Amino acid sequence: MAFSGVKNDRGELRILENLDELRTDLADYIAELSEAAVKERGVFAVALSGGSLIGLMGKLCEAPYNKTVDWGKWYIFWADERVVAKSHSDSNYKLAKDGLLSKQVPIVPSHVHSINDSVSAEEAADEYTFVIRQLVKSRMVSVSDISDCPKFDLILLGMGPDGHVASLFPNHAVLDEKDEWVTFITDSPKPPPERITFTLPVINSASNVAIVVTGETKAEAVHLAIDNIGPDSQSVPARLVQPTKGKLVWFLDKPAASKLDSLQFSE
Ligand SMILES: O=C(O)[C@H](O)[C@@H](O)[C@H](O)[C@H](O)COP(=O)(O)O
Repeated sequence: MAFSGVKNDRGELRILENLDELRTDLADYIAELSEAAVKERGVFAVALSGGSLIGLMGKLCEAPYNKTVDWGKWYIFWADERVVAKSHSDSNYKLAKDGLLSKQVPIVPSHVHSINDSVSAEEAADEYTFVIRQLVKSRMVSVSDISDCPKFDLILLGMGPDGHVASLFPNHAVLDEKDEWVTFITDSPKPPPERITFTLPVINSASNVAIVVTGETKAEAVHLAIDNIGPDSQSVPARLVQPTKGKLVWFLDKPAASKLDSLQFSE
């Protein structure tokens, strides 16, 4: 590992030497959180995103994790989803199904909670909220003790070069949504335009949030999201990820971390 365990008010930084190390560290981290949640609550409620994240989680389907992880106790959600058919190449559900869920891991199909792809974005967000509400009632998803928000055991996020996470884009009204758990947008700057997304209150109520970022094109956004650089950084959605009581961990490769102040000093 190039540099690790640095903790500031922006969370823990894990900067990995290369993608292979990042994949292993990410798989270890997820496996440990799954074990801890299953021990404590009997289940593991985890929310995924789209993009490169799913490929970077690939080691979970390999030995030893494919056998050691208690897959039957996983409840799977999406922190954001594109409102397209589940068979569409843009679907985050399809991405996770092809890259993860359909591999040799015994996930229970009824524990996989994807959106209704046959209704409008607004209806899909409302229905998804309802599904999560039922699972909060039965405590398959925990509840925050300081708000009425669901408390996911883990929310996994990627980040775009503009600093967006989930489908929370810079300067978008969606960043101000305080009342809904899941909301929708119809004007995403990254195609496709129609999406549903967890809101910041839900992301910040999670027990654990991981932001996984690789590649030099994201280095400036990583710098703005993590370093203390004043007002310029306030428009970066990833900077608004600040779990109230939970733990935030950044998984970065060296190119993504290359503009961080702390890395400049260490080399
Ligand atoms: O559905 C989506 O578009 C994603 O959930 C989105 O938030 C993604 O995680 C980032 O855009 C990073 O994507 P990359 O890792 O592919 O750059």
